[in-house]
Amino acid sequence: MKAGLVVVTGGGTGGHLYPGLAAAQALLEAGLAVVYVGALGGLEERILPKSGLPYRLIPAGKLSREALQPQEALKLLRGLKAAQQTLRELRPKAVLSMGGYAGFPAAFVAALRGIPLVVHEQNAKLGLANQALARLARRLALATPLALPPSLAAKAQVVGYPVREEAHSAEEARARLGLDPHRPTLLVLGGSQGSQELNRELPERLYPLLSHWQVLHQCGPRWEAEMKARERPHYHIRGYVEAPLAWSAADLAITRCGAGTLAEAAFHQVPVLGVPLPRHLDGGAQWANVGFYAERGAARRLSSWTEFERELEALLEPSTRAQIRAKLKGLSSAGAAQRLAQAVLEVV
Ligand SMILES: CC(=O)N[C@H]1[C@@H](OP(=O)(O)OP(=O)(O)OC[C@H]2O[C@@H](n3ccc(=O)[nH]c3=O)[C@H](O)[C@@H]2O)O[C@H](CO)[C@@H](O)[C@@H]1O
Repeated sequence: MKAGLVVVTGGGTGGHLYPGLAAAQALLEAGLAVVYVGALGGLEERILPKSGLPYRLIPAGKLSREALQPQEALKLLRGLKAAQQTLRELRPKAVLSMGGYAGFPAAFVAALRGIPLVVHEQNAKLGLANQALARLARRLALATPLALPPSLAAKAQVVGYPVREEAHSAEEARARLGLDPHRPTLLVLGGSQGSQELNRELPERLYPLLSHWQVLHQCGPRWEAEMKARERPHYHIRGYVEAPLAWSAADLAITRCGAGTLAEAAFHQVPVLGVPLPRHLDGGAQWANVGFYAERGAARRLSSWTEFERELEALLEPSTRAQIRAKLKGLSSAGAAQRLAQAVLEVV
């Protein structure tokens, strides 16, 4: 007999979905039953059917700092209605929201119905949905320490970012990815959707490295066909990669600065040159994320492409990478999923 049912919600992009799946797994291991509630049209639509977890997909509107678009507002209303039906039917003991627009409807309805709500914030800055939900939540679980007003600080706890804790030897990972098992490997990771900026800037800048290195460049599924034309011997383009394999294969990475990407770099101890999204695009979350690591000597942040060659040269130096790896070791959030599951158990 299971100790009770917990709804885990959140998704839209990988940065919210994958830590949600890791948390769901830890809750199952702690003896709870889990149903995952994701958004129609989010990455979860593709990933949840393969996860083995019971799940529901409901509409979810994208929240915005500016005026809410009419079609998003409509989706938000439909999502709240669907969340109400789902929670009435499932009667969970608690709801764990991993944030993002996809998690908002079920989390908000849970709070209204008096179902204990735990909210996890992945970024080094409280997101828009979580700013509203944190006030209603019993617990606020954080990936990194945040400066918070006293009312929120009282229920906050740093648990870390639940990464997929799966590592392989570099040779095995490279072979499974179709790479040369023995070449040093530079990973380019654009995040869930790929990064147009990294796609535009990097191949030509990195070709000169190919005499010794190989590059695995994840460009985003939407750009795969056009980016394939820029492949060269030892420059491999992929729309989407198996992240645990890609990180295991890598000696160095150039990435967007989603919370998930940087937490994975810390887990796998891969030095990163971070190229954050411009501040206005995600409210500055990516600047804050890479700032957390860069201030501790555990990553480098690129502020302008004019600095790229100098930054890359520094990171190609094995001694620089060794220093960064030593700092990353202390920042790995291994065990975060279990700590988050424990926080949920405490409110059940
Ligand atoms: C545009 C935007 O709003 N981005 C946000 C989004 O980023 P986004 O979801 O893109 O980025 P993250 O780095 O947090 O997570 C991406 C996840 O998808 C995985 N992955 C990605 C590509 C791939 O080919 N294979 C793969 O498995 C990564 O390994 C990682 O686990 O959520 C993050 C976490 O809240 C935020 O920090 C970002 O600011």
